[in-house]
Amino acid sequence: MTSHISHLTLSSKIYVAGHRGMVGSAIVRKLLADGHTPESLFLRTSSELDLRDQSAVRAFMQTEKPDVVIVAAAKVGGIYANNTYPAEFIYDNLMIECNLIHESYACGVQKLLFLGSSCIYPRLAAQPMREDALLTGTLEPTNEPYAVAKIAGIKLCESYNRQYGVDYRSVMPTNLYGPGDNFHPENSHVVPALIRRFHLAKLAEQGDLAALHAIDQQTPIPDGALPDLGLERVNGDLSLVTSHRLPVTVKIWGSGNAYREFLHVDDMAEASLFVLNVPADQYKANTEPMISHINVGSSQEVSIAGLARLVAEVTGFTGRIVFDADKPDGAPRKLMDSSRLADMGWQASISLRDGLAHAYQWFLKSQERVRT
Ligand SMILES: NC(=O)C1=CN([C@@H]2O[C@H](COP(=O)(O)OP(=O)(O)OC[C@H]3O[C@@H](n4cnc5c(N)ncnc54)[C@H](OP(=O)(O)O)[C@@H]3O)[C@@H](O)[C@H]2O)C=CC1
Ligand SMILES: C[C@H]1O[C@H](OP(=O)(O)OP(=O)(O)OC[C@H]2O[C@@H](n3cnc4c(=O)[nH]c(N)nc43)[C@H](O)[C@@H]2O)[C@@H](O)[C@@H](O)C1=O
Repeated sequence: MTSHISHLTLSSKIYVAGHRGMVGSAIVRKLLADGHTPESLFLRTSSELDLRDQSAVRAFMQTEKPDVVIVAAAKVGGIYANNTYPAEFIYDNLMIECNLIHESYACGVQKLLFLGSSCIYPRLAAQPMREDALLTGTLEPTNEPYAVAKIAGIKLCESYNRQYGVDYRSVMPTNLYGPGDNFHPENSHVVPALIRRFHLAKLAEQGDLAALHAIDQQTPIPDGALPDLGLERVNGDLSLVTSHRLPVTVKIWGSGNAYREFLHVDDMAEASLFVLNVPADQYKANTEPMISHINVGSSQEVSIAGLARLVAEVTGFTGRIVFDADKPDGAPRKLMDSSRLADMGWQASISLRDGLAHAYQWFLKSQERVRT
């Protein structure tokens, strides 16, 4: 067994599962910035190590024997992806969590951090949602399978803590965004979806067909979105519809009246390492039996309509915004009560406006990387 450590040290061997994802890559950046060396970090892509494969995970863990495991690998997506691929969302996530948490215990890992999600709480939980709202009501149907898998992850941590005396903690992030996000037009979360959609609309306003073509080559613009942009596809190539009358329109899913709380991923990475480093007696204080999960939010809540106006400002889009009520809103509101974490001494520092501007700059740079 590895000796018990109460916090990360620069000699800790840390396995960050999901290091190429938005959160995992932010955690790696933060670890390196804090002085951890690349040699102390154990990283595998999903093609090198499929975390759904128990024997492969066992072999990896028994060989590398990390001191600390951070579970930032998961099947992740927005409301449409969750609703369309429920089997992958429950199966992949259950397998990844079971394999990583059990094999961590089996090879003597004492400290582990599991990333859950705010969707573990009931659809109509009292707002802001406290940690003890878990399992007090019915889940939001659009992401129930994913939420059930994430609840299982929390319960795995609690069970191994209770039976084997390990220190496995779970952080429940609110909706995240930032560098490394997934900008897919359908499968992404709302912030990256709107950044891409508003950027395309601005290019359409400017008639910048070359830039639109470059983005379309990378990830095709759905044909259904072309008329709002004043575009059409002729023999596979984009062209401007000359008879199209301005303004260009951006369509937002749902009523616009759902509320979400957003946190920049760099804040999330900082909070994750903070939670790992909180002394065990402080972490357990005031929770009997011990609640292993802790909320991580920004307390910056905005309606989806308000978010759309902010993204329009950040991207410089001046056209029309409309709402597609045929698309689901999902949970009406999901504001975290992050006071447990605040009492321990951490709070978010990146404002939504600054964070969105940063994410947009990252998106623009990632487009340049594709084009050059
Ligand atoms: N994004 C958000 O808004 C929120 C995210 N979270 C949670 O944060 C965590 C990280 O999310 P995020 O960074 O956004 O997700 P990403 O989709 O950006 O990254 C997920 C990572 O998981 C890895 N992965 C997926 N399946 C497997 C597999 N079968 N085997 C090995 N690796 C796998 C991928 O590896 P590879 O790149 O090598 O394929 C990828 O790097 C997740 O637990 C998520 O539930 C919680 C709340 C909100
Ligand atoms: C993090 C969290 O992410 C998912 O839940 P969600 O909070 O509903 O996340 P979302 O970002 O996809 O949507 C937020 C809101 O925004 C609206 N919306 C408008 N226009 C677009 C749009 O273009 N794309 C998306 N995705 N949403 C849009 C959308 O209708 C909804 O009202 C979970 O499935 C689960 O995975 C989870 O834990």
